[in-house]
Amino acid sequence: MQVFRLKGSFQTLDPLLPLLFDHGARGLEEKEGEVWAYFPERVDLPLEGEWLTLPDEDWLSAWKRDLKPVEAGPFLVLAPWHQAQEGFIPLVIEPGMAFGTGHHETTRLALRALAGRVREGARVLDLGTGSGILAIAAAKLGARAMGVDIDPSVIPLARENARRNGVEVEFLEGSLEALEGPFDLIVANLFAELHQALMPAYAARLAPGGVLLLTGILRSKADGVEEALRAWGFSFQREAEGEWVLYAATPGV
Ligand SMILES: C[S@@+](CC[C@H](N)C(=O)[O-])C[C@H]1O[C@@H](n2cnc3c(N)ncnc32)[C@H](O)[C@@H]1O
Repeated sequence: MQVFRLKGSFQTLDPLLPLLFDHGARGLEEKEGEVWAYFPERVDLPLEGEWLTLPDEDWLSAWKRDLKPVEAGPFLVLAPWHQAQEGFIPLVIEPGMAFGTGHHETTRLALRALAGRVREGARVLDLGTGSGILAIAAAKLGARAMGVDIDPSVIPLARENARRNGVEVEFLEGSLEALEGPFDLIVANLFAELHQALMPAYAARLAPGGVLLLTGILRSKADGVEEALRAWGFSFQREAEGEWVLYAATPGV
């Protein structure tokens, strides 16, 4: 098995990840400051990184063995081969295919923020759904959930994850501008500059008294997001884990 190592994280390398799959990557893994892309053989890649050869037989079993369930509020994120645990709401997500396995701070921040804010029957939009994890979590809390992603390759993966979890979620390719709303809750794990640009579209698609959960925001970029939230008349609370921030905002001061 060949591994292509890139400096960065799923978040910082997000726009490049589809390119790795286009060149034949079979799976991705985030390590300390690096992303490892697994390939059956070396290929020419138009990216900065280095190749590593792993012994063939057990990289997959070692990876599976080392991958632990992840706790986030009332949820436990499990790979399909993990056992559910009493006292948690299970979220079964196939790891390594799309962003959203619970191993990133921003996904955990968003899962914790959803708990207690999703009302039965609420209309919830997960913008930038990736694996579908946040929309699936909202559906498990009783919402009518929709997941949207600009990357068409994640939509079948998200649908398969919803099926695994026994919930109905509508997954669509696209972005916020194409949607009408109103939504009782919008959760978006994207990045600071995009949240700033989308702020008018968020405000226009949120139902009165609705909730906006924004993450994917580095602490160093938080000021710009706060400024945009204030400019659009939101009041907000901030949660943080490590270098990452989430805003829970509601319209009106
Ligand atoms: C950081 S991942 C979040 C995945 C998952 N929601 C989670 O919280 O773990 C961001 C996702 O947003 C998608 N994305 C990026 N820009 C977008 C946009 N303008 N509209 C919709 N989706 C977008 C990417 O394709 C990617 O799947």
